Amino acid sequence: MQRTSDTFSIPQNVKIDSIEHRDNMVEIKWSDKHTGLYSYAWLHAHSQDMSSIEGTKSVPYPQSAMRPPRRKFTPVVDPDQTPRVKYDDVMSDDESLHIWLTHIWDQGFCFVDDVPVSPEATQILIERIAFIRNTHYGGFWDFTADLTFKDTAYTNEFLGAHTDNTYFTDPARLQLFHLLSHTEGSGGENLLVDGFAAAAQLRLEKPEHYAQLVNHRHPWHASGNEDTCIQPSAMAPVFSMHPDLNKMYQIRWNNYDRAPKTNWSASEQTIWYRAARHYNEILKSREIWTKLKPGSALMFDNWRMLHGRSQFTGKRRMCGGYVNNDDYISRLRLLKFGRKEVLDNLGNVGNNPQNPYWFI
Ligand SMILES: C[N+](C)(C)CCCC[C@H](N)C(=O)O
Ligand SMILES: O=C(O)CCC(=O)C(=O)O
Repeated sequence: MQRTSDTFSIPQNVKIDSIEHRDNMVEIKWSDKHTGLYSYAWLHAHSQDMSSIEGTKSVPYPQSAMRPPRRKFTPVVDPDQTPRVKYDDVMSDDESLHIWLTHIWDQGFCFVDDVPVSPEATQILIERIAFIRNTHYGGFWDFTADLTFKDTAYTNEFLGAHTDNTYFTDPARLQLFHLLSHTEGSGGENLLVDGFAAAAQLRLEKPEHYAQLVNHRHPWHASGNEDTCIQPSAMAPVFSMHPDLNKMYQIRWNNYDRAPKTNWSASEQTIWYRAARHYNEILKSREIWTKLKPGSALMFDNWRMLHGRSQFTGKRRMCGGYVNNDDYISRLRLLKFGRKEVLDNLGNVGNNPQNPYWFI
């Protein structure tokens, strides 16, 4: 039930070549030579009195789209400059834990080296931060390409840059991967890309495209397994702006799990997809690829960093887990400011790094 075609491989100016009515559905041959089958029921559910494609409704720019990004960050662009900490340090003292979390907050990710190559050691590493987020995939996961769940992650296929959990009202904030083994095959490299840095580039290149990805909210879903159809409580945009701090704080970007939106006109769709295609090109240009190794775990911010994987062959075993935003940020703020400072600033919405609340 996930979208498997790459939306952005379809040309922006794609047109209908032919329409053929069949039993309960319509077969459309498109100008880029792909064919679509659309049931009458689906078309009806997604139809509306489309305004003409000519003319475009102006989409109000959010003020923040016009300002330079508030939060200075230095995206890591060279795989050799990746932030790293040591397992024994993180496991033994809070200052090292604080350093690990600060790297993740500042740069979006951080490796942990010298991790014993076992699920058990990996699980307690994640639990140094907080309890593991349970989902319909379970809590701590130890997975291979065996379609335990009907999701592309449980295959050996290529996975384009995406954030996880776009279908949850509250997507997990942290995600850890630890490759336990990969034998009798090749491929399976991982990609990371700094979605905030890519968004800042989009805003500088074309603020109106940035505004599109802030203003339009989409339905997302996870429906692969028969007993599951998970959607967030409200549609959500690609770029979420913080209501108090007026800065981007969360990205939802997952072409597999974005569901078809119905409450917009044809012209709005055309403009949004042009913006999304622009962002997609920037993301591709900023991808960092690396082959994970047993013993080095990767923890990253799933609200900022997109991740993906190249196709692979052979037997590949990966373990890891999610951590909730609120539990991660609680740990980070308490380590950084101490309990008294945090409690003294619970309602402080001051936009400065001296304010614990600013660390979101
Ligand atoms: C649990 N584990 C990480 C192995 C896979 C989860 C699947 C993630 C899903 N495709 C999403 O994008 O949220
Ligand atoms: O298998 C991997 O390396 C990554 C899988 C993935 O992207 C995911 O689980 O969201």
